[in-house]
Amino acid sequence: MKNKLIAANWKMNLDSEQSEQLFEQCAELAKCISPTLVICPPATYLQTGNKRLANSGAFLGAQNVNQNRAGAFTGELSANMLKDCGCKYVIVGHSERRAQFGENDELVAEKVKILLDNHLIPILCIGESETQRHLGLTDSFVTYQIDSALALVDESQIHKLVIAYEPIWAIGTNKTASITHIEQTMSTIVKHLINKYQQNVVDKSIHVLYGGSVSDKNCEAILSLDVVDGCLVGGASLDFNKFEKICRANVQPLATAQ
Ligand SMILES: O=C(CO)COP(=O)(O)O
Repeated sequence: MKNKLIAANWKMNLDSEQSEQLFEQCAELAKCISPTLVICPPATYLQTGNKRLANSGAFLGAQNVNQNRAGAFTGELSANMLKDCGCKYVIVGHSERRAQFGENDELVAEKVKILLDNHLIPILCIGESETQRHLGLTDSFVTYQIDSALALVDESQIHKLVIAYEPIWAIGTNKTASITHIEQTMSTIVKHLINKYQQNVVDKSIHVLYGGSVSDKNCEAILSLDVVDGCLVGGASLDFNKFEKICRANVQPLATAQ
């Protein structure tokens, strides 16, 4: 098993006082737990996060990046700016951005490329809709999303990559995917990555996370799966008590489903 990675996606929540307090709590937590923590606040709190998380072992992540290096892109942030703020990770291709901001596969691929070019670690989000799941298209869709998002980068650039499998129907709904669904889909993802990049690259450089209504109640079962290298947590990451329980989950290997 790899060391687990727990990433918090605060989305567009909290004010400066609340975020400062949560950064401080996460910094203390990071000092005494084994999973790697990545905190992705709104962009306006990145600089505070950089100060508060310093020397704690927790990493800072952004929720988005522009695919261009620099220029006349009002309202946007470049990979270089995020690096300047102390970011190490950046979420890309989140289903909320794909659905609400028109981010298509080509754009996601450009964003992955600019991140890797700048030695930032993409947290690439993939996942099927409820309709796709009902039609039995989950596996083909998530593998297609991986291939298209990684189309512009070559293997030598994959020093570190995070893939977050977030079924769209499980995000913010309290409808967590079943353990069987998570295990089957994530096994497909891992096998696909091994075919694409070889086992040792996947073992060494790629974390595959689950996201979608992860809570203090379901985290142990999810994190106990061998194919799950960690979680991307939305709502529950805003409540420190819940987030702490997720980060301290008692992870016991589960019997593998056939
Ligand atoms: O979208 C998510 C994380 O990126 C998941 O959000 P929830 O944990 O609130 O379902």
